[in-house]
Amino acid sequence: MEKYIINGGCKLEGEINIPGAKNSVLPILAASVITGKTSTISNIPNLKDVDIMVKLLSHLGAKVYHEGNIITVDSSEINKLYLPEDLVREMRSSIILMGAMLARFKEVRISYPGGCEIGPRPIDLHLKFLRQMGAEIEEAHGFLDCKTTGLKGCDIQLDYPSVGATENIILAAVTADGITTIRNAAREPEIIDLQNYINKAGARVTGAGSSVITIEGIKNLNSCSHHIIPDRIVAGTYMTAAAITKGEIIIKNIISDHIQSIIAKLKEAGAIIYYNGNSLKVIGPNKLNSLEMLQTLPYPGFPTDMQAQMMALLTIANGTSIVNETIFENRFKHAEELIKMGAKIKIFGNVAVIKGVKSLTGAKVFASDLRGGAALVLAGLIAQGTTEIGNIHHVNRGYENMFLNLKSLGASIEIV
Ligand SMILES: CC(=O)N[C@H]1[C@@H](OP(=O)(O)OP(=O)(O)OC[C@H]2O[C@@H](n3ccc(=O)[nH]c3=O)[C@H](O)[C@@H]2O)O[C@H](CO)[C@@H](O)[C@@H]1O
Ligand SMILES: C=C(OP(=O)(O)O)C(=O)O
Repeated sequence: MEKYIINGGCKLEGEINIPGAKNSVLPILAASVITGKTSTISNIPNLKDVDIMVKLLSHLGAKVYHEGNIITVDSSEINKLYLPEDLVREMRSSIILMGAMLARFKEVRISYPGGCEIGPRPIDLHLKFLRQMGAEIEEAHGFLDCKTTGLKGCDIQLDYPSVGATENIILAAVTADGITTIRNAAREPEIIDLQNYINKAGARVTGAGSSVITIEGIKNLNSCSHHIIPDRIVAGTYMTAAAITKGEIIIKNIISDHIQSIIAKLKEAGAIIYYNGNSLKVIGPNKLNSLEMLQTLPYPGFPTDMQAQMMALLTIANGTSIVNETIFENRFKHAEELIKMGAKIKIFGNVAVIKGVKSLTGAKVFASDLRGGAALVLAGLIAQGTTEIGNIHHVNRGYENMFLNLKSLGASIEIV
């Protein structure tokens, strides 16, 4: 297992280019199954999760060509209707293949998806609403056997604006008979990207980005090309790296609208941020301010996927901060590791109280999930002495070339 060894104390300075969004590319690759034609997807990030999705599509019989940051999927000859459990359990996004396969083949056998350990991640909403559309889903021995005689468009009132459930319902509805309306839909930018891709292939989806999405079912889709949006969480992580290290980083290829909640909280913490078109500059202050309240919420609220990184920053802020994680039940595992580095954090259920300290000290710590791992890297960058971060494979799920990027920005970091 790879580890990062970081010697803290370097200001990060330089430029960084933000790659395509993990949470866009994965559902879009899953959606390529529906078309039965060729999809050319560009701005693909180099990530372990993308490799897993490519393996899943190839297993189904799709022809997948991956060269640099372009993937071409020809889904015309898919000839399998089940997905291997070992791959499905590697990541959460595999579940989006359920809606896509039902839309194209009316049948699929899939296991429960895996993903980061950030609390229970049920799929009850996915199943409830696919059933409402006419899917018969039998759950036995960890597998979901899904079949339909034909999905039907219907009115769906989502109990919670789940990102994955919204994506699965959109995809199932693309070829369903009639019109599907999703109310209380997730409004994340990645949902808009999915709508844009599938509409390029000929689907009729409107409303993504708002809480009401309408899908008019159609019979045939076409070949198309699509460019993935930039990863707002990767952008936010490097912005936090500038702020925490008193550095100065220019972050290129962003969509500033997508990161307004992150910009607002970093500014409140004292960072100076200038933005211009699709790039921005973040300058870290000499002393960070604490935050009275950082609450994670569905988009456009503050993203749960940035909570751990912000917690790392707040460990050295001036005063006491409160973080309220409202999306996932157990997304504070990084706090235990930050405490080993000298952070003063108390956890009360889904609330963390962080008393800023003068400095952190290097220690041997372990990443237990993707963003928690990124938070430990940020903490290592400012800690006195050496920090050894184990289980770094979690970080590689969502950050392309993090090691090389940090090195190019001046961090003292090695992989062993
Ligand atoms: C690949 C991808 O896009 N992952 C993102 C997606 O995950 P994901 O799509 O899994 O997140 P959801 O929005 O579905 O989950 C949000 C909350 O709803 C709950 N829930 C969800 C579905 C369901 O059927 N039942 C249920 O109870 C979850 O347990 C969680 O507490 O959105 C999350 C919330 O922004 C992000 O942290 C993830 O990075
Ligand atoms: C939780 C995350 O991803 P996933 O849903 O793919 O596990 C994340 O990106 O922080």
